Amino acid sequence: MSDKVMQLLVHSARQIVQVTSSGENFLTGGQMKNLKVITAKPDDGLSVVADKTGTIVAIGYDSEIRTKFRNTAFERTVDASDLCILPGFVDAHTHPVWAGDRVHEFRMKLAGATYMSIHNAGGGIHYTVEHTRRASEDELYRLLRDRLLRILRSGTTVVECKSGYGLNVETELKMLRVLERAKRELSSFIDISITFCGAHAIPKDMTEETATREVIEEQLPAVARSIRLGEISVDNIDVFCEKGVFELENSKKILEAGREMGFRMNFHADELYPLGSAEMGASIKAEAMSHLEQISEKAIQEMAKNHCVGIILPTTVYILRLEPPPVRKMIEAGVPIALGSDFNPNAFCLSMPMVMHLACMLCRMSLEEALVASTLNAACSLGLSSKYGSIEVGKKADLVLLDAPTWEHIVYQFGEHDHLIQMVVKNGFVAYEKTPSL
Ligand SMILES: N=CN[C@@H](CCC(=O)O)C(=O)O
Ligand SMILES: [Zn+2]
Repeated sequence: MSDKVMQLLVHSARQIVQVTSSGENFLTGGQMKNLKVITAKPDDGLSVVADKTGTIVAIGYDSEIRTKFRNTAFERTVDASDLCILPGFVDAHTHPVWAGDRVHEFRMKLAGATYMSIHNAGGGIHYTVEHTRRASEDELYRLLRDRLLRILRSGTTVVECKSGYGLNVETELKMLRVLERAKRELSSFIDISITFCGAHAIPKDMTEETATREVIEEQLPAVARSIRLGEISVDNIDVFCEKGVFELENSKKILEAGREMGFRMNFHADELYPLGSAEMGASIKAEAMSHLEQISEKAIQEMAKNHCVGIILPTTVYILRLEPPPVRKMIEAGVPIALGSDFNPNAFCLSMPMVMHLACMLCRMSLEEALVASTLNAACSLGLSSKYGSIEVGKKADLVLLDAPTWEHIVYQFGEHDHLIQMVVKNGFVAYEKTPSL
């Protein structure tokens, strides 16, 4: 007779990469190298137990767990012999709701066009806006669902998702409703942090001033109404703060209007031109900023002081052949660094293992730093690190089971995540299980 029922027992693993075991919400500087990893003994593997709410209640050697839970029944038992267990990855920056690909622009960039020359000629974000405005809500949902399930299969269990291909009330709300539907219908696969990014570009027929007014006076009130009606939920506000797009003063106004509605400020800063976006973001105590290729020394110090998370997007550095952001300097200064895939029609990458590899190669991050940035610190950028981002008692059981001798293989074997990832557990339930291949 068992006196208790638990949801999940995963046993016999080779390694458990906890990331941290002391409850920090984020790691900085030298702490990012001190990854907490438990390794099995020759005759004793490792286990994780989750209760019926999907919360981790025990982590340890199989022998200890067997004794402790001898009178407990498990709804699901997973034999993780020869596997390593990592926390589910957290992708801190994506644009996953859109119709129409931009493969033709990839060709143009290979021939020498720049991101901004395409954007200013009416392509780039504008091209995607045209297609997204025309797409039905169901079509956008179908596209999003497929992308999110592919994101899950590459090990991500929490993802930040932006609107921003509407640039008007109607289509921004359509995108937010599509995201809300995914948040509700796919919650047993992936958690979504929703970002309103109505200020992603200046619509073709507007000036920066009129576009700013439209975001503050029309889009944000419409978002507020829709939230009140229970149709959508929004966690973060974003602006593409860039020379020739929304510049400092208007970005600040939009971010502050979002803050008044209770959103976290999490925006695109200093990507292509050293505008001083990150200094501005630090001055208004933004929670997180992305890109930062052109960040100033002063902003690095200010971000470190505020514990503002710097979200690095190596796929964009790669695809646009940008000078990488000064990540080593930022880590040394104490900025909490996170990683995101930046999945969008310009940077078509859904996989955090690929992102970690690129972060190591292009931004000179270590393996440990890349993993911390893709788990705990990415969760922190979304205000979610008390629940996600590490394997600790009290956190949600979001786990990636890897068929590899050690965890580092998920970064080292570039593009092999489909082969390596055997299972993804979301909130204590098996959300993805690899089927045996030939
Ligand atoms: N830089 C602005 N936004 C996106 C790109 C969006 C797009 O090109 O569609 C980014 O983060 O890279
Ligand atoms: Zn982006």
